[in-house]
Amino acid sequence: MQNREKVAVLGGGSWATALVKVLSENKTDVSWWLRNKEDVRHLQQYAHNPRYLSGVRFDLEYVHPSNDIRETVANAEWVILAVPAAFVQEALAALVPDALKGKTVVSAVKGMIPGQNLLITDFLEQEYGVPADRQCVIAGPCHAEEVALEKQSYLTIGSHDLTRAEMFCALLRNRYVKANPLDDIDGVEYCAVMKNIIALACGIAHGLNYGDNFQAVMVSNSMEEIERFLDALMPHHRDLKGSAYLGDLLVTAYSQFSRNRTFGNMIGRGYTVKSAQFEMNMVAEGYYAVQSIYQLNKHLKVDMPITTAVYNILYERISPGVEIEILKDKFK
Ligand SMILES: NC(=O)c1ccc[n+]([C@@H]2O[C@H](COP(=O)([O-])OP(=O)(O)OC[C@H]3O[C@@H](n4cnc5c(N)ncnc54)[C@H](O)[C@@H]3O)[C@@H](O)[C@H]2O)c1
Ligand SMILES: O=P(O)(O)OC[C@H](O)CO
Repeated sequence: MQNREKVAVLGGGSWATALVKVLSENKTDVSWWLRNKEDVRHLQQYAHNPRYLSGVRFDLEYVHPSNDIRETVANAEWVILAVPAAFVQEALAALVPDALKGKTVVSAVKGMIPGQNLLITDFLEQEYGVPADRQCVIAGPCHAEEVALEKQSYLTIGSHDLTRAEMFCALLRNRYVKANPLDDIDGVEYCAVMKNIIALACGIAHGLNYGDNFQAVMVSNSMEEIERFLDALMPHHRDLKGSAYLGDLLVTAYSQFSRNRTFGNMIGRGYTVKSAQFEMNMVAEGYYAVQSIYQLNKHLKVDMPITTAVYNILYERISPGVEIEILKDKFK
């Protein structure tokens, strides 16, 4: 017990559940905060999450579910944040400003703080004083559902401190998960936000009965859109063909498990935003992300036709058919 690494995982959704599986199977001591008391009781009694990936069984010698976020975080050396971006502020509200002092904080979130349009790492530095070199982000094309099924998966751990990133990779690596460090933490974080918008656009087109030919052109145009935005915001020598960038975009744009594509598909088929959100038990980050990226781009003025189209559909109530028709003429 004494030599075990101590990790806190915050969040009760699919990704938190998959990460707790990987960490605890590696015999890491995991304190797990879930906001729902009933879910905590269920986990303590039956050793599985009743709401998400409920087929995954946990060894309660290593997994300690709790409803108390302060207690969960208190003894941990590593704190993993796996709550959808829109609920991060609410989730962390019970923590005092220096609760994360001296800990390494790892964001598993692929979204931005709505309204403030902040990356999660910037928010953690601003609100909780977590210095940039004590932060990591989990990136890469990795669906929780496939981790639960132990399908071969790849993660990229972004950090300014590559030694720290490598230490975190070591906590994750197993028979079916490979993990590699990368120093472009801001680049992978932004790319993870933007790929959700593109997946939403792919879903919308699919819902409107566009086919694979159109989607392939949408995805290739979107890589150029992402590159233009990243180059304008923070030029860095990065290889966007890497799995943390292009790979993550592809899995989200094409997978049956994608929340963002599913949400977009419903919008394309005529659902309202409210009814699509109501039908999904999961959160499509792209809905919030598109507003943040659109607002940030008001200053940057980068040519971003796909982001603009998704924003117009979701926030300006312009018909999906009209917006995709406009995109059709812009694509090459
Ligand atoms: N699911 C994946 O495969 C995956 C992979 C990589 C990264 N991520 C990222 O992980 C983060 C968490 O997503 P997820 O997929 O685990 O979520 P999910 O869609 O599986 O579940 C929704 C989560 O949102 C929480 N939630 C819903 N309403 C809430 C509210 N009002 N207040 C607080 N919490 C609320 C639920 O408790 C649950 O934890 C997201 O940023 C996502 O982009 C997910
Ligand atoms: O594909 P989505 O929309 O479910 O998002 C989940 C993850 O970001 C995939 O890496």
